[in-house]
Amino acid sequence: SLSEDPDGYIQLNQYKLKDEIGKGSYGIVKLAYNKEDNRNYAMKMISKKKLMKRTSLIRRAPSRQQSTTSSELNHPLQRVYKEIAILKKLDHPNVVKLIEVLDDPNQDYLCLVFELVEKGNVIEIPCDNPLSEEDAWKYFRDLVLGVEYLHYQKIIHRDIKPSNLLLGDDDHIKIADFGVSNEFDGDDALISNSLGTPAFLPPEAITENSMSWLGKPLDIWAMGITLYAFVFGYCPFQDENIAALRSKILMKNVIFPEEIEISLSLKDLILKLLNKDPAKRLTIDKIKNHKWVTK
Ligand SMILES: COc1ccc(C(=O)/C=C\Nc2cc(OC)c(C(=O)O)cc2Cl)cc1
Repeated sequence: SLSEDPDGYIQLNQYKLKDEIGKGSYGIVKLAYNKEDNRNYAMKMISKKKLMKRTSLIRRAPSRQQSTTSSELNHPLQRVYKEIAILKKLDHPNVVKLIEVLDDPNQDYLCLVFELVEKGNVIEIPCDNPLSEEDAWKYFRDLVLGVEYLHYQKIIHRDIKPSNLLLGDDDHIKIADFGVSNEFDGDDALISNSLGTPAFLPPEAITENSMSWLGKPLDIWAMGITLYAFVFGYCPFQDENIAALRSKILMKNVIFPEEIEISLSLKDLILKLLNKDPAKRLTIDKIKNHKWVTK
């Protein structure tokens, strides 16, 4: 039930809505104070109206591979309900925890209540005060455990990047935003549509040659871009022109700026995560045994 409390705060059931702490294509995230347990939560508020408008504008031609009828994922709200179903299955220290969903059919907003990860985004990219190698090591290890858990649960995240990694008071990272994630059967997902953030997409996902590509190497590549951004404060391939960006991802070698010194073992790891051939790219098991990760 929506109401206003005496000091003018919007009240949604037992939650008192405070400041906006996040914003994205999905909607906004507000700090929410739960009067029943006196704890703060993160409430992600998704506007159904905005969702309907956004998706209808970019209605995709139904791809031949899979018949995405409105009952599956074409209908915009289906995508969100899919995200909720995935979130409900997940329970890991390095993945955000969905507490409850407030979905009042008469309200425009669909609200996802998450455990609050107190410090928010681990780092803003681009930035001129990147993480130390020590901090990057701490947070990358959490990212590896989180992604290992997701892949074990047969989920490809598809949008691994620093702004989807939240830092808690316990100095640990949690992976957030399953808005474009996919579930799969068998050993890996077969992906044939380009979602996610362009600067974090691997060559196989942007070249015209392949009709479909695997999901796990896609997340591993994005982990490599994320690790590079942790220590340098910007992405290895970037260009505001999308065609130029694609060409850099496909053709350019990773270069390490001289200004910021990083260890040889870290350079080795980044280069092996950003191998342009998905078949040669590191797997989660190989990452867990890499000398920089285990040092
Ligand atoms: C300064 O202090 C701050 C403390 C917490 C935050 C914060 O939480 C921000 C976003 N949060 C989220 C976003 C999500 O998607 C986009 C999802 C999801 O859908 O999985 C879950 C969460 Cl929690 C921000 C600032």
